[in-house]
Amino acid sequence: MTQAVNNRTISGKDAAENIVERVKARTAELAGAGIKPGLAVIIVGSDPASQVYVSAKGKKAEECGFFSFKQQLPPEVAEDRLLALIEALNRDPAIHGILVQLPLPSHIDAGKVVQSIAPEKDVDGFHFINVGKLGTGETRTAFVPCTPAGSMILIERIHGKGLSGLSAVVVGRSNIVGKPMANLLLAANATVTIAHSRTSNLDAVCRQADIIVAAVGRPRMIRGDWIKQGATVIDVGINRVLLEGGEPGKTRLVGDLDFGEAAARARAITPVPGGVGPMTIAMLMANTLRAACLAHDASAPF
Ligand SMILES: NC(=O)C1=CN([C@@H]2O[C@H](COP(=O)(O)OP(=O)(O)OC[C@H]3O[C@@H](n4cnc5c(N)ncnc54)[C@H](OP(=O)(O)O)[C@@H]3O)[C@@H](O)[C@H]2O)C=CC1
Ligand SMILES: Nc1nc(=O)c2c([nH]1)NC[C@@H]1CN(c3ccc(C(=O)N[C@@H](CCC(=O)O)C(=O)O)cc3)C=[N+]21
Repeated sequence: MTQAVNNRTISGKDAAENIVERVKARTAELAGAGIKPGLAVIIVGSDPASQVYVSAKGKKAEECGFFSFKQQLPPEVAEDRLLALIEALNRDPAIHGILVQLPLPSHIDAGKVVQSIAPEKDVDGFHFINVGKLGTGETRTAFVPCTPAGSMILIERIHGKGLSGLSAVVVGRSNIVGKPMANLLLAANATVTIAHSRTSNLDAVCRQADIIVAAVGRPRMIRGDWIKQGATVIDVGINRVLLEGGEPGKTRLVGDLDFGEAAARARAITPVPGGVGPMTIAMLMANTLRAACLAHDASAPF
């Protein structure tokens, strides 16, 4: 990797470890008061990527000292069965955070499932109540979706708190990344543009950004020369591509940018893997800890 890449890479791994250490420390203190945060993760079907993420979440929860509950359901599970399981978890005092891994099979109404999670246990931050709180700046009690929350921490590592006078472009407008990301950037006083598949002259839009968050899911979609010299780049994209010149069929993960091209112009950039991904897991731990603290009227470090 070129020198520029080495000293401008924003390590999500390091930042995530820092968050997890603080979660562990607070969890240990809570244990003294007989409080044990509980995280329930439900996965339907056996999508390989989802399996990777769900096992990473369960392992990290145990590492933090949480009660970690995982429910693997068959792909043909009835929607009512899933809703009944969530209802039981909503009522279970040992569970403080509930996450239903997306995507869900098409016979299940994902919106209905996500909205059936009690807002105070919605550690994904997808419930209308939490989306509304984030949208209206009520961030004290809102659960913020993990990927945008983690991306914001990486941005703060470069720019500190407060982005007044900076222009930010979020490419992608999903409910789990793009839109909440834009809300967080706005709350930090950046001037925010949300780009998507209908945006004209996307390259020109990107070139005016001091901060770019790419959340599209298309490998190397954002070219290096779209990056303003000295911009901060957060690459949320996760794309599995064939390894060039590798063994046939061998794949690797890349983001939405060509890392080398972008890193040559960026002031700082997150790698894929090792950037936003670990932060997503760490912020899920932080949200679960906060849910447990809120449930027991205890102070939370985040
Ligand atoms: N690292 C992590 O922790 C996480 C990573 N991800 C990754 O982030 C990526 C985005 O996922 P997600 O947020 O669910 O997004 P979605 O797949 O739901 O949506 C993709 C977004 O990109 C936009 N888009 C598609 N093509 C273009 C284009 N040519 N130009 C501009 N915008 C375009 C779409 O626009 P439109 O709205 O008009 O269709 C849409 O808003 C994926 O690779 C996903 O794997 C997701 C979650 C967590
Ligand atoms: N209800 C719900 N909440 C989510 O937060 C959610 C979801 N569903 N569905 C899928 C996306 C995707 N997502 C990731 C989590 C961790 C990594 C991660 O740890 N990535 C590692 C690499 C992991 C690997 O080796 O594949 C990295 O980027 O370094 C990536 C992506 C959470 N998501």
